[in-house]
Amino acid sequence: MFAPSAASRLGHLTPLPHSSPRALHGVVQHASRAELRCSWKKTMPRRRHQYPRLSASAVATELAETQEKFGIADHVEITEGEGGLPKVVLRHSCGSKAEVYLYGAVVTSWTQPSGDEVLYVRPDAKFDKSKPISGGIPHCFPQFGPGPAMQQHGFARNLDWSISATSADLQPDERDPSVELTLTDNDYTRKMWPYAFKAVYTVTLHEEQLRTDLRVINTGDQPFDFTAAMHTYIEVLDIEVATVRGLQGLTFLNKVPNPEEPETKEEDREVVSFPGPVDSVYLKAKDYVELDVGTGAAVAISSSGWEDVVVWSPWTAMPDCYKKFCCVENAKFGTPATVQPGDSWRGTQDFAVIDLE
Ligand SMILES: O=P(O)(O)OC[C@H]1O[C@@H](O)[C@H](O)[C@@H](O)[C@@H]1O
Repeated sequence: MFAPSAASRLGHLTPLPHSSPRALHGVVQHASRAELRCSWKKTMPRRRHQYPRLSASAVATELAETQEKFGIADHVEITEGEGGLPKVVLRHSCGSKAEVYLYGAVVTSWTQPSGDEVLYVRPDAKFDKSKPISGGIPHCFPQFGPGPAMQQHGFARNLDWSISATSADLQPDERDPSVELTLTDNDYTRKMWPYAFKAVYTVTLHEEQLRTDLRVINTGDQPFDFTAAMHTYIEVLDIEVATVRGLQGLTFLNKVPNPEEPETKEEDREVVSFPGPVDSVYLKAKDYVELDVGTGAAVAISSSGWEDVVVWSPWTAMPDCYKKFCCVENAKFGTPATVQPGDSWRGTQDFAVIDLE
């Protein structure tokens, strides 16, 4: 849990860098196609995804090779995370840090220079690939569910992504560590969603800020539609004092009474609180919302591309942890994204901790 950092100010919210690693001037590491085929990414054409089991020494060797290829001294480290899963650790010289698991391309941790954590990982989170990692910033793609043909929030959060590039800006004191992860269609994904695609996800630390940039490229010859969200779990002091600003005047779908048939409502509150379970999809939202976490600080979320905002608290349906988090999720749901062959869709987020006092 964090208190406001003197260095965190709204004024620090600057335009996102171009996501291509070529545009991130500095140390850039690229994988060849062959190298992208790392063994923890191998898939089998089954409904429930299966992974080959590697011995501990094989995992250690792979990690060492990946670190050798993509690691950048002091800024980008590829190492073993919980459950032996590979993770990328980004370190900014200002002291901020982020951790990203290749399984699901989930950012599980983002800490301020003080060491305070901003994100939240649920106590029931599993790091054994039996289910998506419950917490941090999971992907919902190609479906923000529920919906037909696939698991509730799509397959992207329970597949291994590959590292395609890492970088750190050349300015010696201001290096912005960054990792680019890639997911492409395979037999498993095409059984649920019969399209050829490439998803490219870049996570960058810019001083104390965390940036995410998702591009979905249609690599096939048929147009496709998808819905998606960045299902961000944020730690709060207590859900009963947490509030969200920036939603007033919007139409929203209230999923609490019946998720299958949400009721359409207008948001008249300037400040949305959590007096009970909340599961709302705000349509055509603005590109900025703030979550007051109850400590005198807020998490400011700026976005582009994403059109909707989901606010979710399970309340006592998760008795062990509901008080400690809520989800504020940038989403593309009300109007699905349509991508023509050769085209792409892009959504960015920029998170900062701001002082409310
Ligand atoms: O899959 P998870 O992480 O448990 O989250 C499920 C929740 O995800 C939210 O995004 C939805 O709005 C909720 O309706 C849903 O229950």
